[in-house]
Amino acid sequence: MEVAVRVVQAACTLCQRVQSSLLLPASASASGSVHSKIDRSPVTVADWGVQAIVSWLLSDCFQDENISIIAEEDDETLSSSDGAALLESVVAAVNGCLIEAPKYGLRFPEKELKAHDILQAIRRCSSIGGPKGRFWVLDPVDGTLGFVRGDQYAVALALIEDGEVVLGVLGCPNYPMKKEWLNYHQRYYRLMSKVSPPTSGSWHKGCVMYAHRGCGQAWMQPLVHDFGKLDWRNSREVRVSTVSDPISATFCEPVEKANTSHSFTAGLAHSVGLRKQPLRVYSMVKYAAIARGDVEIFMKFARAGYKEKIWDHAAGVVIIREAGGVITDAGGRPLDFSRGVFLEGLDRGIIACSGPLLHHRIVGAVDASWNSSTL
Ligand SMILES: Nc1ncnc2c1ncn2[C@@H]1O[C@H](COP(=O)(O)OS(=O)(=O)O)[C@@H](OP(=O)(O)O)[C@H]1O
Ligand SMILES: [Mg+2]
Ligand SMILES: [Mg+2]
Ligand SMILES: [Mg+2]
Repeated sequence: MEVAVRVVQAACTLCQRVQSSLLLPASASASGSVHSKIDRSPVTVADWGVQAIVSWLLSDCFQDENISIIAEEDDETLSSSDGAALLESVVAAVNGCLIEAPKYGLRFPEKELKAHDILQAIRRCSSIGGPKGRFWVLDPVDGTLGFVRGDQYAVALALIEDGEVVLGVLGCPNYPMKKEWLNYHQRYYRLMSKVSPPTSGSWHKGCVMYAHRGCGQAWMQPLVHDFGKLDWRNSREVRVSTVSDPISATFCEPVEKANTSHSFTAGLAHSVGLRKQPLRVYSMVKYAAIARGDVEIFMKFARAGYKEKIWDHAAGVVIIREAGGVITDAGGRPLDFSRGVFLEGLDRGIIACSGPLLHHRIVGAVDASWNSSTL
């Protein structure tokens, strides 16, 4: 757990730097560019950079070159003949970040990593998962769309043992320690206003949340800022909301209507008596928001045929559970992390709630309205 938190803290620094360079007007540098994958989803230097840095640091910390990791990205584009400039940007981003490893309590490499070390670290994340053994699961940048838009995203690292998620760490660089500062952040980034931060230090911007299965506790610490150092005394416990009346509850969901049915969730919300506007947030920050008690419900109903991947959920699931929440598929069954890269057998959608009462109502409402929906 300790290693995973340190590694995610370091990876978040890399993301913050790449995101700043992306947001510079007319950024022409390769590190500030957005690329498109075969499924037309975006990928950036940060996605590859984080995958390389996490893979390198984990094998360094555990002195194991064959450590098992499943992660989202591959090295195909970077290894291709026209990927050289991009690869150079990834190498620079990773080395620029590894130099600061000691401030997270980690060791930096004896020599700067070369292109070939980076490719190897990315390629190493090709475990296939399954029901037995131990493997790490990484989404280097979850919510890449939010990331390139200067909005919310998460670095998500989990450990799976015999098909169960045993630990999860969620780095949320733009999710402030206090909910009230969220508006401030969005104003600051969306409008690039020149107002100064609400407080000094790192507490106004970014946090890392983490939990270990069976502890019944989940934790949050501020992101280590430019001149800071990781200090465990800054960690504090988080807990789900105590609200169980739908009238006072808020639900959150994906931003993109391609990723969920907003009309179906609006119908569900109406039928269970939710009155508040949904909070639409990119990435697993939605899971962080439930665990921390900022919202009470998360719902996602992807289009038929879309198979959810384990790295989009593993870290968030264990954090929500240990913080006191309930998360299942729409049939009320736990998500199954034991069947490879995909959450095979997922029934219709995902429902996470701060407690069993709300969860029971939403699951019931899905059953009542499913057949008349167009999903
Ligand atoms: N078609 C479709 N349907 C459902 N889900 C999809 C789909 N395509 C992609 N994805 C995955 O969604 C991840 C982002 O999910 P979110 O729930 O955070 O959505 S959103 O960004 O707020 O719209 C996103 O994760 P990242 O690729 O890490 O950003 C994808 O893995
Ligand atoms: Mg993702
Ligand atoms: Mg991703
Ligand atoms: Mg992606």
